[in-house]
Parts: sequence; structure tokens; C-alpha cells
Amino acid sequence: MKIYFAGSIRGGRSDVDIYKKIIDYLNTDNKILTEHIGDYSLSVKGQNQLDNDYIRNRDIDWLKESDLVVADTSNPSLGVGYELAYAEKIGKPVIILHNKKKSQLSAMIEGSKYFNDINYYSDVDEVLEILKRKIG
Ligand SMILES: O=c1[nH]c(=O)n([C@H]2C[C@H](O)[C@@H](COP(=O)(O)O)O2)cc1CO
Repeated sequence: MKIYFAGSIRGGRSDVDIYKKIIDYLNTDNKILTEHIGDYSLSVKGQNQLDNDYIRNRDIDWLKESDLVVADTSNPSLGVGYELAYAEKIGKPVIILHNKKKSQLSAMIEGSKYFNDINYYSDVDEVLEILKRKIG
């Protein structure tokens, strides 16, 4: 299955360690289209060697191509919010992962009936357990 993983870049990189573990776990039996999100060397500046319109159009193409969107919303990110709204608009299945110790999830996500697979976790073991249960 092709999975679009969404996680914060310019919104802040403090959760990169968790993104990397999620991506590595999911990549064993699936294809993660957005592996760069778990790259430790990618800073809060993002993929600055690329034009913003290139990044946006590439990511929307990947989102459309994916079978499933998995988003970590713990670190608020405009880009992740945009991707989630886009996924809702085109009817893509979405699994949301949210570290309850880190932040309160936006009402725009929690308040949308479309997002009916929101999973709260408190550490990396728990997030991997959730993915194992849901995806395998
Ligand atoms: O360089 C980038 N590359 C990229 O793929 N993105 C996408 C993927 C992430 O799921 C999301 C992160 O958005 P933000 O940078 O606003 O936190 O946007 C975002 C940026 C920078 O905004």
C-alpha cells in the first residue's frame, strides 16, 4: 500500500525522532511516499533547495496517489493541516496520531466528522502499537 505520511517541517522539527520510527515501521510492508519527513538532516527550513510550488504540487500528487494518509498532528503545522483538509476534500482515508502530552488537537480536525480515526498516544511504543493494530 502507498502511504502518505504527514508531519511537521516548518512548524518545528522536535518530533523528527518519532516520524523516523513511524516511517521505518510502515516502510517494512508498505511504500512511504514522503520519507524525507523522517530525515534528521532536514531542518525547520524545509526542502529549501526546491521551489515551494514544486513541493506543494509534488506533495498533492503523492497525496492523490496514496491509498492512505497517516498524519502525526502532535506538533502543529500549517502544511499538515492543509494536507488533512485536502485529504478530506478528496475522500482519502486518514489515520491521525496525536501525542496528548505535546499539544491539544485543533478543533478544525477534532471537530470534523470526516476524521473518525484519531489516535492518542503518549510514547513511541504506543504509537507503533496503534499502527500495528490498524495497519499490521
Ligand atoms: O519542505 C517541505 N517539504 C514538504 O514535503 N512539506 C510538506 C510535507 C509535510 O507533511 C508538511 C509540513 O508542513 P510545514 O512545513 O508547514 O510544517 O508539508 C513541507 C515543506 C516545508 O513547508
